Amino acid sequence: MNLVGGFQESVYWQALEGEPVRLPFGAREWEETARSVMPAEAFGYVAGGAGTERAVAANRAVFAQWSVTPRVLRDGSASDIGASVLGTAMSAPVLLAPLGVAEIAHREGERAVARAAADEGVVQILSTVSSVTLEEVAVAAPAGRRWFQLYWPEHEDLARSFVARAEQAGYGALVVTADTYLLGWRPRDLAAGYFPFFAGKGLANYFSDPVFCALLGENPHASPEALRKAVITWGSLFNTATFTPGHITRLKAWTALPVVVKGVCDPREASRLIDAGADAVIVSNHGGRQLDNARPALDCLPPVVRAARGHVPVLFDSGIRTGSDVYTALALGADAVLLGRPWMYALAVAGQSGVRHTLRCLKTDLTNCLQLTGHHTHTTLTPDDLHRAPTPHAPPQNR
Ligand SMILES: Cc1cc2nc3c(=O)[nH]c(=O)nc-3n(C[C@H](O)[C@H](O)[C@H](O)COP(=O)(O)O)c2cc1C
Ligand SMILES: O=C(O)C(=O)c1ccccc1
Repeated sequence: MNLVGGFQESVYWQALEGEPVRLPFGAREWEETARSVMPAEAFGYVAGGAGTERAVAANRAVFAQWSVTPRVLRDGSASDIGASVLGTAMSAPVLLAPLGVAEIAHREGERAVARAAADEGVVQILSTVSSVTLEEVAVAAPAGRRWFQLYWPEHEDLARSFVARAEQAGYGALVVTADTYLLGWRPRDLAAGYFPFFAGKGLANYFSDPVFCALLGENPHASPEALRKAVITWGSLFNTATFTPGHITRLKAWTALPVVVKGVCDPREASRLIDAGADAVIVSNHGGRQLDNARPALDCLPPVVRAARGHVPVLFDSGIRTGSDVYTALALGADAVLLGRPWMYALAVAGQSGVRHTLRCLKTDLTNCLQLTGHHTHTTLTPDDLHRAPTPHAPPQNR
């Protein structure tokens, strides 16, 4: 076995050849660099969370409660972290989480993310509130694989239009985000008076939609007053007031795509959604952005995995920063994880190449964690690979 291989090796050789990689290698450094290049209010929007931001911190701190035993006996097999979820092949059990309004980080927005994801064989989950239309994203990286995240509008024809457009543009699954039916109390954004959607950002999928435009009666870009009206209309129908397992049954009747529900933390709700036809659930507390003092998402994972009883895949996000975080979530029963804020920071700092670099780092880090604990693939991980420390080892850290 090579001491170092592939991407990791190339980093050292490039430095020796006088062309060192001048990008961060850890999540904390990315975050600090992003803070220095982004407008303060935009950085605050990405980094911030609900209320005291205890849930944001707790999502990270909980990972430090788990540890692994190094192992040394080995048979020299190569490692393989390739995965397939709901019929979508991916180079690693890692997807890019839907984060809206990427133009606040980079001019190219979700297009740059799409190209980086395609380069790395990683699935991009595109937000409903993307800065670039779902069709433009598909055109930007035709070979890429992507899923569409749906904020279910309080307007049936608009919901159906989004679903039809995503199908038409080749998206491979629908991810219904259930936890953002009202906006969390976010003191940073409130203090800055910052909500990019009111400025018309992140609304490309609405402003390009025939059903939405018919509701407006005038082009939202015609005048500042027209934009204001369009934004108010958007706010009034952004998300359905009721959400029941019946919604999932109905959505399944509209589409042949797999339906995933994102933002599930309660195992009983997971069971009901699965019984109604959900093809997968994503355990997530929205990165601590919705409910202050929310239970750390990782602690919600094992109960939801038990509720799913192996019938459907369980995915996880909220706090994933390193290969060992991915390892921990997979060992606790997740089939794959979503990378959230880190890709937005990488996009802000270095565009497409930043996102690609971040993905390469995460994949290599995960592979090394597996190898150093005697695994050649993530599929053999179980809770027995982990130990829970009686008290947290360390204060919350990003790496
Ligand atoms: C700036 C930002 C925008 C987000 N926008 C969306 C969105 O449009 N749709 C969605 O389902 N989740 C959205 N999320 C939540 C993420 O998909 C994910 O659940 C969260 O970022 C995970 O936490 P982490 O970033 O701390 O790992 C957003 C998160 C952030 C930070
Ligand atoms: O900021 C968010 O976390 C988010 O998902 C969102 C999306 C649309 C409107 C408001 C918040």
